[in-house]
Amino acid sequence: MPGAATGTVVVTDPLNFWGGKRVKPREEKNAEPVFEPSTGKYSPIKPGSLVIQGVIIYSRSMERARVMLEAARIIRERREKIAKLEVINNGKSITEALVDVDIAWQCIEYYAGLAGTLAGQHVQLPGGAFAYTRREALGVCAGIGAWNYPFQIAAWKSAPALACGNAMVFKPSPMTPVTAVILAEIYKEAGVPDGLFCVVQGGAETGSLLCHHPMVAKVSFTGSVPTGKKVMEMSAKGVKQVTLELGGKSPLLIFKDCELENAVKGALMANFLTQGQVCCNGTRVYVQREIMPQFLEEVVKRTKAIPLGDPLLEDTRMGALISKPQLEKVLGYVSQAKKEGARVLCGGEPYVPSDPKLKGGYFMSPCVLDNCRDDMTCVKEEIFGPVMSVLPFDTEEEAIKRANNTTFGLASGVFTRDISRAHRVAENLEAGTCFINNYNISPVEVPFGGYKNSGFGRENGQVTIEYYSQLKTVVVEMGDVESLF
Ligand SMILES: NC(=O)C1=CN([C@@H]2O[C@H](COP(=O)(O)OP(=O)(O)OC[C@H]3O[C@@H](n4cnc5c(N)ncnc54)[C@H](O)[C@@H]3O)[C@@H](O)[C@H]2O)C=CC1
Ligand SMILES: C[N+](C)(C)CCCC(=O)O
Repeated sequence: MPGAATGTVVVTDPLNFWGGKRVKPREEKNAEPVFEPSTGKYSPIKPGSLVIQGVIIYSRSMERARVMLEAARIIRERREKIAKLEVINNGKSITEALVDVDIAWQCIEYYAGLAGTLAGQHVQLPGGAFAYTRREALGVCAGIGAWNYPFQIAAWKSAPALACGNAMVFKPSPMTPVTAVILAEIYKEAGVPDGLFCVVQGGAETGSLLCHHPMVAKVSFTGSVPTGKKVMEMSAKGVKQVTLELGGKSPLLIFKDCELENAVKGALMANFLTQGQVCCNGTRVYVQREIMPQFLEEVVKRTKAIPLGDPLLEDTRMGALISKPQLEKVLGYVSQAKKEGARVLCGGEPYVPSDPKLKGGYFMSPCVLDNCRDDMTCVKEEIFGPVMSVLPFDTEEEAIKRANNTTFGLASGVFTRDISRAHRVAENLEAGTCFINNYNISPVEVPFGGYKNSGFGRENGQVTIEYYSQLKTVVVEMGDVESLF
């Protein structure tokens, strides 16, 4: 589906997916407008009410693997169509949306591969007795998603959930309700039994119903820290397992011995994907003082050259922010930074594309801030927009200390040619991921998740199986019972 944003996409099919088909909400209340970020046009979406009627455990692991592989194949086949819908609903560039869709099918393919490997352990005990463990499903898992990676988040949560034999009820963000339902349709088409993957639309009220529902065994959440805390609190009432993928203010350390061009490219990758609305972004860029002038010159040159505009055009690299309030919030951070003494080297302003269709869109020019200090608001808080703060440092020890001086701990990065330094820095940074000489790549084979207030539990990688299953220990006696009574 080539072509430019039209602002005329109307969603007519119901967006809840229940029992194997799209269904209208049982109660039509609290309809919320959904805006197309690049044009500012909107259409109303109606959330649904929620009833979880039964648990289906999909017990045959090889069958699970087969249908998941088929789902991955269908996604691959329809990647352009899914990516286009994602762009219209989210505002990110088509180039990025295609990568997101590819990561989604890779994730489903990866967990399809793991489904057949789930196994317990056999343990010999004295006297011929033995025990074994069984890896069992949890039951119904709830997934609550954010708006920055709508399709990918639905895949990151549903793939390990289904691979382990669980059912999942997924609630996308009310701002991006469209593509999770496409995933549900694809799972059905691939052979996933009805009711195993459901989508329910809604906001905080629906999310809170899921966290409180007695039949929900686990909640996996992606979003902001304050909402994550609420999710944990609500889930605690039912002693539900929780995975929290929360915000960040990740540090990127650039040493004078780095390959400068790669470091600059890395800094852009760390800050400007999805218009800067990425939880693991490396928004505190610490640059060793000796190379600061060259770094700034190059980073500003490349930032100014980012093609900004219609997200559906192939050459565009940055689209629109998710909403008007988000745009205003981010611009507010830039003016606050100026008040606190930062210098705007480029961008940080609303941007109006020349195409008249896009004049109501939520665009801003990507921003580089210099003269930053660790105590500034722009350096301490998650901005969730295209704003990079650059800070000078002198020594490795100092940089690590300042990098760790945050309540967040999602990701981090280091650019250096000194391999000992690279691994030393990776060891000392308090974050769930450390990228060495790159940033924001997401191979599905490796775990992703936070330290400190950025959350706990992991997505992707083998370890995530542990977060979507439970172990049963079976102890077998071969002799007589030696009773103490
Ligand atoms: N770090 C990250 O990955 C993300 C960070 N954010 C940050 O959070 C700010 C607010 O964005 P929101 O979309 O409102 O994030 P949010 O964290 O409030 O929403 C995330 C998800 O949680 C749901 N939700 C909201 N309140 C809930 C509740 N009480 N119980 C259960 N579920 C609930 C939402 O409907 C959505 O599906 C953004 O401006 C951004 O700074 C937003 C999205 C992702
Ligand atoms: C894909 N990646 C690594 C750029 C971001 C994924 C995490 C998120 O949901 O923000």
